[in-house]
Amino acid sequence: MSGEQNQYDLICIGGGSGGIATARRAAAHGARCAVVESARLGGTCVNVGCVPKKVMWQAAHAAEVMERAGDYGFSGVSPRLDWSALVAARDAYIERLNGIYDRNLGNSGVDTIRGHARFVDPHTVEVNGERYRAERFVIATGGVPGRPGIPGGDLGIDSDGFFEMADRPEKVAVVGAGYIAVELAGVLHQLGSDVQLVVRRERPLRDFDEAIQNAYVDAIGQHGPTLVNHFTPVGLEAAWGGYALHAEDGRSLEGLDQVIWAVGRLPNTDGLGLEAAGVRLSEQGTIPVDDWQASNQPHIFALGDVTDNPYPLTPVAIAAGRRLADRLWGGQSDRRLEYRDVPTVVFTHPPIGTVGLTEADARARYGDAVRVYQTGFVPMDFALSPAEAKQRSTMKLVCVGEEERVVGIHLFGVGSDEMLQGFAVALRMGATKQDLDDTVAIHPTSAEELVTMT
Ligand SMILES: Cc1cc2nc3c(=O)[nH]c(=O)nc-3n(C[C@H](O)[C@H](O)[C@H](O)COP(=O)(O)OP(=O)(O)OC[C@H]3O[C@@H](n4cnc5c(N)ncnc54)[C@H](O)[C@@H]3O)c2cc1C
Repeated sequence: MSGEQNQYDLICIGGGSGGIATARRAAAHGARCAVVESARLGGTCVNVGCVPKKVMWQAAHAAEVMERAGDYGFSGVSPRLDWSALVAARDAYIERLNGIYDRNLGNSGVDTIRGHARFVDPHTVEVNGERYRAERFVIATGGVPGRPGIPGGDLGIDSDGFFEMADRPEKVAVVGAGYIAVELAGVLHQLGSDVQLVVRRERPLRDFDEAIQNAYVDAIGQHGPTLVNHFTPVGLEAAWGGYALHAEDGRSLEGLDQVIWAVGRLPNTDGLGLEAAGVRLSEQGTIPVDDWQASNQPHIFALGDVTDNPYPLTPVAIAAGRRLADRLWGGQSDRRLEYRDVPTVVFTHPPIGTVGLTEADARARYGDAVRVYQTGFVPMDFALSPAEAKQRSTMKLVCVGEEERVVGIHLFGVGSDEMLQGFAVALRMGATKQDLDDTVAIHPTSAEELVTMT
């Protein structure tokens, strides 16, 4: 039976990045809200995504910096990684975050309902046999890792499994060409594993600007992990001495301790009862939404990774949710997220930062009106390193029109991760190349290259 207390203005299904942000903002505007979560609060980002990944990247980065200590005159720096200590500290940190998310929801006056939500009609969900009604719903159920449907596919693990690994694999194949694949491959390589990054085509990161693809491929060519390209997996088997991954063309990678699939993510709508709610799905299984995050049912909204959002990233889910709440309960009738010029970082070694159009996209849109500036250099981090250890940075500006408005910024190199945010503000505000040139440089940094390019 559902009583008064089970009646809400808004129920968010999914207590991850998007659901929590939406509910808390709506509650701040006075709405009576609940979040339903079937697993751990914080969703993918906090539990099996951005946060544990960044912790692992920090560990890998620390290893990288210690490698260079000798260049600065230090001796006796020969660290040994205690993988289980790292994993235990990381997991304890995440547990603390789970608690903080729980308290924040409570402090915001949002009810947390634990369990799997399933629509029973367009205004009612059932969780653990109890029914809850709401005037509006937000579906923010995120995504799950996909796997290739090949014989033996289940013998490998996915990114969720990566965070459960009790030991560091000695020899590992990471299969995939997207940002998650290159990040996991980079972390394991830097922490001492023998890593093969397996891609079906020529190279990974094919959605990124060509300059970034080239810089990344050159960098791993020099420092690892090993790129195995034109390799289409057709089977994985457990053989004596480790797993063997077989390709369509007859090649095999053998003696692997682990195979990690990072071959894309699937929208998570399992058991959500969308038919009962009358919510339509796309052929890809995502929930199509309009510019205002509404599904085909005007009172049921969706956001984040479960939609066909071109930027499946935490801050995008959060921004969409907060704007939606501002519009529906905060009286800001035009407020919505525009899905463009979203800055993003790939935590490789060194990292990639990118915002706006690639050169190819800009040329397709603006033709000859595009002008490109590009530079390559060795950052001062490697000033004292021997030639073979030096890592190069690459930076590219894509500009358009007589006024040379900056429409794309693409970075590869130490510090790109922290450098990009401010430049993304400038790009969004319509900065021109002249604006960058007129900004006095900060010396000596890598960032100064962005305001001194000719
Ligand atoms: C390995 C990895 C690394 C990543 N790194 C980054 C990064 O560095 N930066 C970045 O911005 N993004 C990163 N992402 C992406 C980011 O995690 C997602 O874009 C973000 O979490 C999406 O938020 P969401 O609200 O759509 O869904 P989620 O955060 O996935 O939350 C969905 C929640 O819904 C719950 N749920 C699902 N179905 C139901 C149901 N029926 N009832 C109740 N609860 C349900 C799930 O348990 C989950 O907790 C990474 C992702 C991965 C996998």
